[in-house]
Amino acid sequence: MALRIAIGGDHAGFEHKQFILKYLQEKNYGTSDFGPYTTESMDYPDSTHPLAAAVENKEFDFGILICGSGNGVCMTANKHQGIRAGLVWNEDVVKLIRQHNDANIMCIPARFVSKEEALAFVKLFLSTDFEGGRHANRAAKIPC
Ligand SMILES: O=C(CO)[C@H](O)[C@H](O)[C@H](O)COP(=O)(O)O
Repeated sequence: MALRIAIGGDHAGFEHKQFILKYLQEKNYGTSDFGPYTTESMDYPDSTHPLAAAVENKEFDFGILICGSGNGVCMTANKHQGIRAGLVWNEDVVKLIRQHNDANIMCIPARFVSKEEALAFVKLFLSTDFEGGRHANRAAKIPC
């Protein structure tokens, strides 16, 4: 069964989101777009909380969030107990948030990476497995 991917962010990430969403749809992933749907200025928690709740409830396998620096959406998503959201800026970090942190949401800084770089991050994120072992104990201790 195809992975189910939730995608969202804010106005700063809109163009990147559309670019990534087109790829995911072409590859027949199960996708849901949590917005925004235009470049009009909006508040990232308004899309991020519903997306994070849906990932937490297992309606989706993974989430992708995109704002200007990646930090606003990341801080918001990580308020949800079942979410491990990681901010990424290069491919090594993308691999590590899956291998070591079992991240279920990746946060992309649209104002600091190109659309092409962001898409490469998405491909890597979706194809990298959690290593488990010592990292499983650590990940289990994150919720407070
Ligand atoms: O929340 C953020 C910073 O941590 C995001 O990068 C936002 O996209 C950014 O703050 C939006 O800024 P704008 O000046 O309102 O476009």
